Amino acid sequence: MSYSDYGDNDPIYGDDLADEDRESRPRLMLMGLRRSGKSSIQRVVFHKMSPTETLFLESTSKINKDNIHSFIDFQVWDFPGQMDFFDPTFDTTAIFGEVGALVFVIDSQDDYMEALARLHSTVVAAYRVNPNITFEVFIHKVDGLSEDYKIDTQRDIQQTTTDELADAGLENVQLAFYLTSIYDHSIFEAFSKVIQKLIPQLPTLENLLNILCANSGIEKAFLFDVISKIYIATDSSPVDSQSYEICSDMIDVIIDISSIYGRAAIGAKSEGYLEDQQDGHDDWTQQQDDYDGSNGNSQHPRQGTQDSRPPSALVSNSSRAGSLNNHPVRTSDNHEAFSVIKMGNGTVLYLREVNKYLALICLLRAETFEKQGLIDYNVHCFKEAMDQVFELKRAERTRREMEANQMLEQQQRHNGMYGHG
Ligand SMILES: Nc1nc2c(ncn2[C@@H]2O[C@H](COP(=O)(O)OP(=O)(O)OP(=O)(O)O)[C@@H](O)[C@H]2O)c(=O)[nH]1
Repeated sequence: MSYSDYGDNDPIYGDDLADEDRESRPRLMLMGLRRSGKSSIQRVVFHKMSPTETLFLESTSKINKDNIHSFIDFQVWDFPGQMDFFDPTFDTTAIFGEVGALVFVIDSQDDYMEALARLHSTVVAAYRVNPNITFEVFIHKVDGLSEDYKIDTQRDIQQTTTDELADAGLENVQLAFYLTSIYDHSIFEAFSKVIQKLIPQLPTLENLLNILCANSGIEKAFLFDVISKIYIATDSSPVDSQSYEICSDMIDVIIDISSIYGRAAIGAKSEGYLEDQQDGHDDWTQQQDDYDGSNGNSQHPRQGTQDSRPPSALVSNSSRAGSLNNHPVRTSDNHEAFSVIKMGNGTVLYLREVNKYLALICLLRAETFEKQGLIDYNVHCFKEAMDQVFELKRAERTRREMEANQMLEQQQRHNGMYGHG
């Protein structure tokens, strides 16, 4: 996944929208009151900013447009909190007309009554223009709340919002609610679910993952966007947060190992975690959490560096990594990422690169992994099927572009004839 610079210079409204922004790529909007955490979410998820660094973010004064280039290209628009939809210069048709998902962020640590009123007016305005928008409500900053209070807050927000929308005659509007925080995996998990709704090939991908799991004895499989750690699809067995977290942590382990052995070892040592890993800790996930910043103390050496190297570049180095606590990390002949981590509790984590952006990560029992040949073969078939899915998409796009060009040429010829007449 690579990211464009922010579109700070883009004009904000209506007819001035840049041509590029009018493209049919899905658009995802981040809205909410000031200081609710919109820019922090965008920076942490898509730019690898450390959560603690967001403390120094300045207030957004105009729409930030962020082009995300990945397995699907989409745009994230970060709105200033003070934006007023009732301002006559706010062109709701242009803004909401092409939106795929609207993410509304509510600061759960603050009094949220004003935020709920704003959510209501936003949904009403957006739904009127575009009934196909999916509304996603992030009940954010829940790291500061106790477990009980989290549940109560969610119930209260959900109830009030749906009641008010029903009173306004909009009982059919679909809203999804998520408890999120930038200090743990919850924001990545929530974003995964939001992005999945924008992927037209999702049912096909899920189906392929189901077939893979059923035929290989895999307990859970995730298809991850490696850089953002968003999972774009999983098989249809229920997702438990722990499985997601452990797979997401595996990406960090592999990238870190690659980084260490790709750089001078002295550099890695000075960051103090090469030695930790070699001490033979069994509970490696805990270590990952620690320097992932999940507990609020982000020490992750990669975070904040806006590291957007393609995963394939990382992985060819990992063959030099040898083993991590006797877990092999190796690459195949064609330099695709491949890693297996066996954990003390009899679970095996299996990672394989699918393409430039995506990696497949599976959780399975050690007994099942004895048939590794079968699993490798099935994963190979899965990758081929994936290629076909995305190849079809590419072919469709090329066909549409050709048709558009032909129409343009015809129109020009037509205009030319009138000109001569
Ligand atoms: N505790 C906690 N603080 C958060 C979280 N997310 C963001 N923050 C903090 O909230 C403050 C405001 O964040 P911003 O991202 O600037 O908020 P914004 O919604 O973009 O604000 P505007 O640009 O004014 O609209 C920052 O100090 C962040 O560090 C979170 O999950 N938990």
